Amino acid sequence: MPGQWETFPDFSPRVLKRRDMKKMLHELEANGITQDPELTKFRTTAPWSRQARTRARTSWYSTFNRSCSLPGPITPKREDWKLPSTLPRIRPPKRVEFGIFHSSASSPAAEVPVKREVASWSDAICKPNQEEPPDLSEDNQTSDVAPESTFQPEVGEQTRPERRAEFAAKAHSLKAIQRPSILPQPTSQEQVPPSGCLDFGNPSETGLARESSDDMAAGFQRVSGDARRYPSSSFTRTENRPPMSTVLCRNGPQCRKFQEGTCNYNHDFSAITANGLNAQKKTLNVESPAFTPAFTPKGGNAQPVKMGISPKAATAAAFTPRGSGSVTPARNSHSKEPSAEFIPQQALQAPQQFTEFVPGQSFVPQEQSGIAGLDGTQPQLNAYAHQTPGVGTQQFFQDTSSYKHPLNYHLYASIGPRRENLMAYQRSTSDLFIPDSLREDLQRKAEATLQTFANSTLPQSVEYFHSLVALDTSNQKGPSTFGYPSWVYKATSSRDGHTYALRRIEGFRLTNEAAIRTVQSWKRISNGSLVQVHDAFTGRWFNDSSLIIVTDYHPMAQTVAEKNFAVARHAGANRAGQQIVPENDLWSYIVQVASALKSIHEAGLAAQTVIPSKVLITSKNRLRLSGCGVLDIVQYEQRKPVTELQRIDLENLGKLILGIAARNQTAHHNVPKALELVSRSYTERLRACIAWLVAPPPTPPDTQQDDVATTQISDYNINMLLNNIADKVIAAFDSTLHFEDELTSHMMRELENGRLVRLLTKLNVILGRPETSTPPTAAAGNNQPSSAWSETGERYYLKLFRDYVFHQVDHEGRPVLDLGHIITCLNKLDAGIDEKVQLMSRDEQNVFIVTYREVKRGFESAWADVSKASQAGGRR
Ligand SMILES: Nc1ncnc2c1ncn2[C@@H]1O[C@H](COP(=O)(O)OP(=O)(O)OP(=O)(O)O)[C@@H](O)[C@H]1O
Repeated sequence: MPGQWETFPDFSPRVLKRRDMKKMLHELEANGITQDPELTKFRTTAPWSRQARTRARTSWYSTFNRSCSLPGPITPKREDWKLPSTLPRIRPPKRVEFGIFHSSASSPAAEVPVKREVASWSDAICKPNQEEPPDLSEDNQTSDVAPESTFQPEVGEQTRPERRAEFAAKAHSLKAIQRPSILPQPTSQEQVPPSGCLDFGNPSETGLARESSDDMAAGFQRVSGDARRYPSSSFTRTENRPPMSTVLCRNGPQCRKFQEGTCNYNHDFSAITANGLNAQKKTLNVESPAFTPAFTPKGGNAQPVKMGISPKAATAAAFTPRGSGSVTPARNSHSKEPSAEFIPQQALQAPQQFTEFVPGQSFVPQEQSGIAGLDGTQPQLNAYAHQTPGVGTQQFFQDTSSYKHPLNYHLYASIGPRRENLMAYQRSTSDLFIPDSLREDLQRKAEATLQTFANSTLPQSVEYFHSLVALDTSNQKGPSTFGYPSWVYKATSSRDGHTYALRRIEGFRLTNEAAIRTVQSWKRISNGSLVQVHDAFTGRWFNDSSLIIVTDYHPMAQTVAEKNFAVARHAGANRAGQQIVPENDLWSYIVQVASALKSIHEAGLAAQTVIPSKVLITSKNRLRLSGCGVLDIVQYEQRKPVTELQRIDLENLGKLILGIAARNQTAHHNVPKALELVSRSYTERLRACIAWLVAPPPTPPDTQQDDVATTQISDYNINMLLNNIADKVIAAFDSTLHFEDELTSHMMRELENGRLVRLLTKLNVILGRPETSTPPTAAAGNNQPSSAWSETGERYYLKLFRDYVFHQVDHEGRPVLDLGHIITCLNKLDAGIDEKVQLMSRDEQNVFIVTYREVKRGFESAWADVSKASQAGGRR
């Protein structure tokens, strides 16, 4: 008797916990076994992620409970020791026994705690002093029990202790079958644990890794890395596999090993059809070399020593070919694992497949062609696009056959900013759409953009513009800002169809070609607070010599003069009827104009038009500088130094704000008085800022310049202004962000309107439609609804669904007009969810309980009939 195995009483898998393992390790160390590298690795590494451990435990426990009829469920605990994740769900659990091996040698040092695996997928058995426990050795030679794959316990047949005993007995026998048939026997060169040390058989740390790497080098027939995903019984199937040279390499054309000349798999990808369909991609290829060892064999003579399944590898992510751009084929759609990012382009789903929505799960198709996308040539469908290329018969409906729109979530999700919570009765229909004010504003702008006058006396076309509409409110113009009468027209470009604003400088004669070329610098400036300049040319379309500057058109724009000083202008009285502009708005004006000036000044130009009649207000508190570049052309010969013009820009900004704050366009004529007025209504900060702007340091003649004057002059620039009002700039930026959020939120409300319109159209096409399969005859009556819609027809419930959505009545029979109900129902129908809905006939005699999914299916089949009939009509 070479030795004796004494099992620790309570080390069943149920109580196999981390602390027990620690206890074991402690005892090992107490026996002086501390230097073993495998043991150290075992102790220090965590081969699985926590998530993988949890998953393995959950799966394992459920199997164990089922198989062994344990009283009550076992809840996996956090501190539970890692259990093999590779256990098949339908197989009995493996048992790992811990005990003490009493060696035949009389030395007490030979009595060491060890692990013994029973019915194990690993051959890793303690080998104290290179000896096997006697029971296994005996089995190894004598047993002829059926292979492990046939070992399937009948669930619930026996009680737990009986089952355990049976497992243990069969497992002992199994050991004998597995080891000699699969595992290469250790050779003399084999790296075996040093004498007296223990091998706990962590396959990832011991056998498999070495075995895999060695196999790859030697072309040895082996169990590939993927085999770790399967029970050990899969090992016995190796002989049934096709030769490696016929198996398409999963690494694809970019296979690194193929490039190195070490990959034995087939790399002839030309066999793959154009659409990527290939029989081999349908199922997970067990034989594929998804596993790459973490280290290379140390020596050429290294031999595989152990066979096992790496827990690390078992939980490894599925293979994704590099550079292919294809996503990992989805596992079970019901798994709750957090997924990779959402990739809308990949959101293909098989027709008629509705999967449960799992938050956080990506909309990855159930079956994807893993190989088709290898070369990146397969066109990817955008599931969110309204039009699917090649759907000839469904001009305005989404294609229902090629893919499903991933609607398994609630649309119209509110993404804020939110209004304060309102009760249902406080809400109105308009809450479901963008605010009326915004809608009306946009509609007015659209209307203004498209407006034309039939009997216009304006030229039919100006260069490449047509449909001119005058924007000036007065037809009396004298020489003003530009020294010439100027007019503004809206016009449509025949080049791109967009609408532009043309500023005409009447009677201007171009004497120097260089003057008009200055517009090129303006074309390059792009700033949100500037009316973009596009072009400039001269011509005689208006029967005079005119300069035309082409700029962006901003419908419904008003100048600051029109908005803030209009009453004073018309009434001829200062400040009459003017409202105080809030200080925040004034700071916002300063920041916006300063932003435009910064871009202009940095481009080495000067605006020269920071005056009330050239500052446009294009929407609420949104300012833009217009008229820029005109003076650069018109006054090209008499232009001043640009630094001086830039200083004037700043001064003009001060005058503009002073005028608005003091509600008087000419307030700058008496600055002290105007500032005093300002200080009454606004903060000292604003007053000081305006005062700084309207009082530029004087520029003394060159000969008299001293250091102080030079510093003062250099400090009076746009950067200094922006530095001093940095906090206001931030505030303006923040309010812009809020505004953007609000607009996005409004946009969300309108997002799916198009989809609902299509759905409604579809319903109306289908519901109550006369028979489509047979051509109408006079005898049959052309417009009789098909019998399918009658009370006994198979589509009757669809009609009732229409009633449920649109014809709701209250208990007194009054119509219920609940738009929220309608939209919710339509969305659920579109998504085809499993929620049940009770449909009642109008006479209240019949009740149907159907799911939205069934209703959707019914509608789709009805639509398919109509669609088919329309195609047949087209062919006739
Ligand atoms: N780019 C533009 N987009 C839309 N409307 C504009 C644009 N530029 C000017 N306008 C509008 O054209 C009208 C005339 O503009 P203009 O600059 O000629 O003002 P004005 O008060 O007539 O000045 P001036 O007395 O110097 O000619 C204004 O109502 C203005 O709102």
